[in-house]
Amino acid sequence: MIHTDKLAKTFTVRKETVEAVKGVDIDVAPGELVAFLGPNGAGKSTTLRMLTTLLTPTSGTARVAGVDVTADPAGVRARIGYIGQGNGGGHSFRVIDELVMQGRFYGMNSADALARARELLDSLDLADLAKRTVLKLSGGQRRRMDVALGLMHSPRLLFLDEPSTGMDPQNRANLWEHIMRMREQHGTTIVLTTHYMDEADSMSERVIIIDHGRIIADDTAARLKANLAGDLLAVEVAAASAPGVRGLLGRAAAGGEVSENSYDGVVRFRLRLPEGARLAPALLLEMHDAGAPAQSLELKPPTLDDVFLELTGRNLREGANR
Ligand SMILES: Nc1ncnc2c1ncn2[C@@H]1O[C@H](COP(=O)(O)OP(=O)(O)OP(=O)(O)O)[C@@H](O)[C@H]1O
Repeated sequence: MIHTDKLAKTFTVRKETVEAVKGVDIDVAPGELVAFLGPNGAGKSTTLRMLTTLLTPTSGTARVAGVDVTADPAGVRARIGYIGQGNGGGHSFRVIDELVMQGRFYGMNSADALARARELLDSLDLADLAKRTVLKLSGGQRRRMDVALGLMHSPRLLFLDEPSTGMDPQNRANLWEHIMRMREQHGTTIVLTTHYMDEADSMSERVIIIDHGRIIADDTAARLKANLAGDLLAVEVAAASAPGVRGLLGRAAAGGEVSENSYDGVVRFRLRLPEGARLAPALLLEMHDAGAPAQSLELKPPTLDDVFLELTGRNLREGANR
């Protein structure tokens, strides 16, 4: 559905060159749900804007829905849906009219456009608001209407640029429920950008992590976490037992760092334990046998933020690039 070869975009702003996207190779198969994850300024939107023909690549190639973005941008646009960031002000049109206009813009006749608009309003829980003017919608409702607009011409491929930025958690969950339902009903391929790691983690089948204009990881969230981070283990022992477990924990960390701090006669060790849930019981037993029983244990599965930290040395939330 998408194939890019060394796709790159360079901006020149007042004689200064910004290499926003530095030659990315992306493949997305039909029906996939892929998230581009990265900190602010990583190049996610620029990549998406090239794929949706809003920006011309500086170099490299991209085929989207079987069409080359440079050779036939109109052909690409006819085949995709695009929901950009934010919403460009309100409109005084009614919701239903806005949708029908969008359908007409894509060459549908009025009857088909109206039928499609009604269908989408139903499945996006907006039917009651069909006659309300767009200006009067809440932020969450407006975002759902944006999704409906992007789906009017039944694209096989939908791009969403930060679909839930600025929404409260309830509205985000609600929007996602609708997007997932759309996907189930229509088999739409979805590519989105987000800087919410939990969103990339829980919603996408595949996560492409972008940093400084490059792809630094591309896999399922589960595999990225399993391969790179390991579970975070915190284990406490009595201070007197600490010397007896240092070596043991060092071996368990398999070369990773073991940090420790002490308080009130207790030493708290922290380490990354690959396959923590599976290995922690044996580790506890070993500690016990070594005469240094654990007083408490905490095991946290890794997040995509841990993956990003491990890959870049920076935190995803604090890791803005520029
Ligand atoms: N039109 C432009 N002119 C000049 N520089 C630009 C332009 N658009 C983007 N950039 C720069 O390119 C880099 C990548 O920006 P981009 O918007 O793609 O990042 P992003 O990962 O989508 O970030 P965010 O999460 O904040 O949207 C940034 O340094 C940005 O300032």
